Amino acid sequence: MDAGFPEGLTYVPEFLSEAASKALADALDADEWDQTLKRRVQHFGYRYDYRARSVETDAYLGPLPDWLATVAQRLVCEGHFHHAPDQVIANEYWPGQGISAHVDCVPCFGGSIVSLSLLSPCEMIFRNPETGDRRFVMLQPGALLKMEGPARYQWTHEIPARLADTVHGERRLRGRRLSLTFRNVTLGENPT
Ligand SMILES: O=C(O)CCC(=O)C(=O)O
Ligand SMILES: [Fe+2]
Repeated sequence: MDAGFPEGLTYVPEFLSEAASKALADALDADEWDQTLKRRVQHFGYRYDYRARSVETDAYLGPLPDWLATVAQRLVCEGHFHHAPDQVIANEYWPGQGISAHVDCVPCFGGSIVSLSLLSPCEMIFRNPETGDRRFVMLQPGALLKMEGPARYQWTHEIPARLADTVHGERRLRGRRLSLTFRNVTLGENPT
């Protein structure tokens, strides 16, 4: 793992080919986006309640569609999860949109969280609230980011709401980015 990443953070560039990324983006765009948040989202498997910060048993939406179940299975085969993830949130970020600093709901989800990036790069910032440390990770299209251990439980993560990111002193305008975040709903147990 790259030195300088928070402990428990894994970054796998080019986890998805361009063709696979495009197929996933097309599948998402063929579905209906939920417009109730600042950024558009889609929930699969279980609905996550942002206000209550919980997943209720009656939030079950049904099994993941085949095109996500295939990815979920691959994540198990490649050792990122012990049990196939059963919940996926798709997020859409237009330039200027982000997600504020948070730790993914601890009682709702297991210890491994995987985010796949599609279409356009952006920077994610990790902060350790105890030490004040910050770490910057450029999320490239097709990349996999796994958070577990301290990266999942101790560090917060966020995407600054910006029009551009500065990479090695160079300003890069953002484009539309989609992400797919895979999790296991725990509902009392603790699978990863
Ligand atoms: O867009 C991403 O890669 C991360 C999204 C995220 O942090 C979340 O849905 O909790
Ligand atoms: Fe998150």
